[in-house]
Amino acid sequence: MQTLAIVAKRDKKEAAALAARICERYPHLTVLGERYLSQELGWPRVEDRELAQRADLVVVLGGDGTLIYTARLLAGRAVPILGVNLGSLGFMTEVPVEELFFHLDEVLAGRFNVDSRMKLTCRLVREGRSIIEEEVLNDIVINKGALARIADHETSIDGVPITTYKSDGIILATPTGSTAYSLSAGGPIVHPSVDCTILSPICSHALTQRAIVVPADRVIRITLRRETADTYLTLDGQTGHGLQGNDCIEVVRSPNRVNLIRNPRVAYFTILRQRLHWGER
Ligand SMILES: NC(=O)c1ccc[n+]([C@@H]2O[C@H](COP(=O)([O-])OP(=O)(O)OC[C@H]3O[C@@H](n4cnc5c(N)ncnc54)[C@H](O)[C@@H]3O)[C@@H](O)[C@H]2O)c1
Ligand SMILES: Nc1ncnc2c1ncn2[C@@H]1O[C@H](COP(=O)(O)OP(=O)(O)OP(=O)(O)O)[C@@H](O)[C@H]1O
Repeated sequence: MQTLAIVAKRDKKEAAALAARICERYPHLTVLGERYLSQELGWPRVEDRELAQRADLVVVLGGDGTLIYTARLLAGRAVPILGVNLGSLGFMTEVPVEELFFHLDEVLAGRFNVDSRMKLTCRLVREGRSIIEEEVLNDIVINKGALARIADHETSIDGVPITTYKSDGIILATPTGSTAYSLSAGGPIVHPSVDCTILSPICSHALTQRAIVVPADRVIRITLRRETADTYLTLDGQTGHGLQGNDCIEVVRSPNRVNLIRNPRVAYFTILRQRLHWGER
């Protein structure tokens, strides 16, 4: 590995200080900082696209939001990502900050395994034209504003009508995102090695309309059937778009994946137990 890129949580001095220590410790490596970090440390400015093309390894110093931001920044490139937790929950940033150099030494020596996480591609189709196409690691959320009326979400899978959810919204989550918003909406926890899409209605008016789990290769389409002002599409909690009546949200598995470097000291279920406060053992 020649080129290491670092993405640090914005406005977190501790993250920038750690990035500077990483750079000092590995003088034989080319270290690139994401835009915010370059500004903070006075490093040469590197455009996102260049960083994504050149990086052999990315170290994320932050929380889940910073890791999601990094996955988007890398676009289609499956560069291994080492997530170091400087966030509040840090579900996906598995490495505790005090163990950073132990794990980084191991990774640079080639001793590591990755979890290959699936992503979803979301298209917003308006009047027959795809006007937005983005990939998500966590989830696609269709949601209404505080005063908007309950919305009708006409849903089909591979062209077969499923139902029209009368609800506050719908979440389409990856297995990675199953422990985020979808879990709060009553969705199942899905192990990240299972490729599937989880469809979780938010506060559905019909009690039998529960979350469903669909094979990842199916095409899910949700069409907003009632003229609804104040309805939004939010992708990974990072980007938002206003929706109109008859807009169609089309969701399918992305050909790209995200490679998260595993912390060999903790199993997935240990992280679940700790982060979700399920008790000691
Ligand atoms: N009511 C809710 O639970 C709710 C509401 C809005 C958004 N969200 C989630 O926030 C995500 C964006 O995260 P953020 O950190 O940028 O925003 P944020 O700072 O608003 O954090 C939301 C919380 O979700 C946690 N989180 C994020 N991804 C997770 C995952 N895969 N598994 C377990 N926990 C996870 C974060 O650590 C944080 O505690 C969205 O993708 C969405 O799933 C949750
Ligand atoms: N370098 C960055 N560039 C752009 N946005 C960033 C950057 N770092 C963090 N963010 C954004 O800042 C927000 C907060 O970061 P993050 O979620 O990592 O911290 P946290 O909320 O403390 O941690 P957690 O999500 O684990 O609770 C996220 O929405 C993330 O997208």
